[in-house]
Amino acid sequence: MKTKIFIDGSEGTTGLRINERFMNRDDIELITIDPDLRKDLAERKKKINESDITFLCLPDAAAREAVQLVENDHVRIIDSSTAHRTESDWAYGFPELSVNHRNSIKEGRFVAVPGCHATGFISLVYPLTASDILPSNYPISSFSLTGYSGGGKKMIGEYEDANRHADFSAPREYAMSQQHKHLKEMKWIAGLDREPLFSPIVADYYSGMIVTVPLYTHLLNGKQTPESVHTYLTEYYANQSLVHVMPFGAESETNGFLSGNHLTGYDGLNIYVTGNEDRILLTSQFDNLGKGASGAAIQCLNIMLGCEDDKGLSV
Ligand SMILES: NC(=O)C1=CN([C@@H]2O[C@H](COP(=O)(O)OP(=O)(O)OC[C@H]3O[C@@H](n4cnc5c(N)ncnc54)[C@H](OP(=O)(O)O)[C@@H]3O)[C@@H](O)[C@H]2O)C=CC1
Ligand SMILES: CC(=O)N[C@@H](CCC(=O)OP(=O)(O)O)C(=O)O
Repeated sequence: MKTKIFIDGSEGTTGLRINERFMNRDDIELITIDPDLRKDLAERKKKINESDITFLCLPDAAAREAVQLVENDHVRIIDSSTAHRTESDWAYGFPELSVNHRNSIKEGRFVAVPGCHATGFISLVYPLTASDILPSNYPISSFSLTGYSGGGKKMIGEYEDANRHADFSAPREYAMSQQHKHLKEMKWIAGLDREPLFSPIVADYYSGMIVTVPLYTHLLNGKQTPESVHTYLTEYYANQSLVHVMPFGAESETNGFLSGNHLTGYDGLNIYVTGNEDRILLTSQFDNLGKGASGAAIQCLNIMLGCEDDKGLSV
């Protein structure tokens, strides 16, 4: 029997990409909504309750509202918004972090998809705090470079406006007040004592991102080098189809440059470990619309349905 899927917010950036990823699947029956009624509360309620699984690809407030519309006990929710990521009765949709994360997605009724910057940060930090290589009180910082589709339809419109301001042609730093919406999940999921100093930068390309966490080796537990951390992360993520630790020194293949758009269109995430005996840089490279949003949402669906993680995904 096919799984009935409804995408609430199917006309948005994340919703459209989830739709695309279902094109060649015969185990899914998509429930559609009349475009004129896609914001009509009664119609959305009807569609959500007809579904086995509903994806929420909505702004936070609309995602919270949608959860209140669920009446049938069999309906399961995968929410791509920030609304429920740090709620204890929601599974955090990052299965590679631990067996517990994977099981809570598999059995979960309510699953929150990680934020894009948070995905990059947590992929690097969680394994290190889990093993105590990184003390929970480390004064951690991170910077992140993202394509403009991370800002959804509104930001895409601003970047693609023929009359845009010249500022849009250069990378732009933002969230400098240290109140970015992903800070809470970064701290909570990664098991840190405090929120990171976080500096995101949005640039003039459609999608893809790199998130970097710099570390001083003398503040880590044990004698750590880029090689030892690389070996540890490689073993941590061994056999994962969507998270890959790149061979040590792999950045030399692109002359020491890592490009923000390298994994555009893909749903996997690559990790690089670089640096020297004093300072290590951990970098994750992925697509904000892939492992950073729709790819991760579909991976969660696959796990909930008992399929391979990467079914229908581009890796
Ligand atoms: N883009 C990205 O890289 C990522 C996005 N996310 C999160 O995913 C969610 C969706 O983001 P994204 O796809 O980028 O956003 P978009 O702005 O591209 O799309 C949101 C969609 O929701 C629709 N919508 C708004 N309010 C309602 C409502 N009350 N009822 C039904 N539909 C509504 C919008 O309608 P309309 O078309 O009329 O505007 C739009 O089609 C957000 O919470 C976002 O933060 C998560 C990770 C990454
Ligand atoms: C370029 C840009 O603006 N990006 C967004 C992140 C997109 C995202 O991941 O949003 P969710 O929290 O809903 O998952 C931002 O930094 O706020």
